[in-house]
Amino acid sequence: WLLSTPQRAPNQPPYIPLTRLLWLLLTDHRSLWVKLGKEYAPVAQLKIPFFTTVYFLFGPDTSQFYHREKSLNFLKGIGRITGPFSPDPECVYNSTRDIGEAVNRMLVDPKLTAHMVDEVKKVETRWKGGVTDDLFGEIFSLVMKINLRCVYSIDSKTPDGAKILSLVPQVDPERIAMSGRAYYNRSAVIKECAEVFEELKSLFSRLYYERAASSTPQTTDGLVIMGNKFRQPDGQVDDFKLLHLAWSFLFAAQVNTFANMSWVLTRIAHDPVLAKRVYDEQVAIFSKRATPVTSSASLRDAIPTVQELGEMQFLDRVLVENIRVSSPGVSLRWVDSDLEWGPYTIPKNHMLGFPHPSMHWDERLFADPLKFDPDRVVPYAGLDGKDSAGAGVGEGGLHGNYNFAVWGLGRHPCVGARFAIAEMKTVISHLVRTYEMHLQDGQLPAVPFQMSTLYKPKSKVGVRFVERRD
Ligand code: HEM
Repeated sequence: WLLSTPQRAPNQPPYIPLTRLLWLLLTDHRSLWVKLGKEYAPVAQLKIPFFTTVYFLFGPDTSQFYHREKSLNFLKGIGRITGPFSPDPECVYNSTRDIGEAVNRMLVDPKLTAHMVDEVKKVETRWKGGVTDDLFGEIFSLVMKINLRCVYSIDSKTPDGAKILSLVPQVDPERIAMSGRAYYNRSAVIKECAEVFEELKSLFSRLYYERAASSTPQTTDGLVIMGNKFRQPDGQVDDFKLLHLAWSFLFAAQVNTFANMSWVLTRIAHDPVLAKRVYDEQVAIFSKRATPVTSSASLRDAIPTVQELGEMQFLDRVLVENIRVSSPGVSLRWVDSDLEWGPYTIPKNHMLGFPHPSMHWDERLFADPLKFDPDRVVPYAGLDGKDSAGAGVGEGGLHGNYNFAVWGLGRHPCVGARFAIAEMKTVISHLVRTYEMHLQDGQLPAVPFQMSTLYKPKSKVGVRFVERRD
């Protein structure tokens, strides 16, 4: 399996030699999944030494099956990678539905967008008339602050908020899984995580008890909503479960949102035509208000309503097209019982992966696939498996098009998509109405070699913010 193709039973899919994968990683990592898809679709297996065999299903032909199959276990798949570095290594508690419930409750809070804008304003005081030399770093901490404030009602400027902000990056599962230490010094990393989790656990529990007594059943305080789920008959909260849910939420809500928000701002700062289209849409939407908002000063101060966010349809297409181009993620699952796929049997207790680029960068669906084009039309494959003529990117419902998995599909779609869209639109809308943005070195940043679910630029991205004037 290292250098050549081993013998396999007729009902077993072909092997990808490990050397082939390594070669592509080193020489052409951006087209890795597209090339493997072309060579091995619909399914192939890869033996990863000291880990397990991973079966990869490639491209649009497998999307319906992969995303809807019951015996593909989402949590165990993710758990194999990040589990040891999570509060709950066995992943026995399925937090997904609870995250969805907590986060979608926030969307009805009429102050949600005002809180988000308030957090951006705190950050942008550092940019006025000036420059940030690390856009991605700034947006990482902005998204964390917004999520703490909007979901947990924790102000990052308080000592508790500051403590959480300093602890949480230390248990960022994506960063840990990408670091060499997680493999050659695993037990030390696990021990360090456990120490951080202890501190976080007592912090979250204390905050919960401080607030729970005076809260009402209608509360929109996410920490109280989460803690209330784990009240035991003696009135105590299971603080381990509260920690696991609070931690799962923070990372589910963080990694994709910050990276995509940063990439969209980078694109806007790079491309004046795109910037103008995004800005013109904002002007059109805000000038429809009963008291039209037209001057630069009033545009800067306007806080979008949730309805106005919904009207930002061009920005919507920009967001999803960016995810398609910039997120080379692989959806992971664990096989709970033997599976039949065409002539092949995939045995239980193995990992399955669906590399998104094998579909999102397939030239049959997306001409010139790495080109960022928010005006694209995508062939639409619905739940019935039938293709229709096509829909614009982002049209047809968040999780409706089986040729387009940017928000996940089928049994495990993204439960935070609406929240993420509200957050990205609110921040981008505010910044675009307030500033013209320019990339410091004028070039779209290069992306490094990496086996990550997200592309992060090779080096820091500097942006100049020039305040808009009438
Ligand atoms: C730009 C931002 C985001 C993107 C692109 C994104 C994308 C995705 C995708 C593609 C999946 C499916 C993964 C799979 O099939 O294996 C997913 C699942 C999930 N997302 Fe998101 N997500 C984003 C933001 C968020 C936010 C803000 C939250 C929480 C508030 C969240 C919570 C989740 C959860 C809990 C799941 C797992 C669903 C399950 O277990 O069935 N996501 N996301």
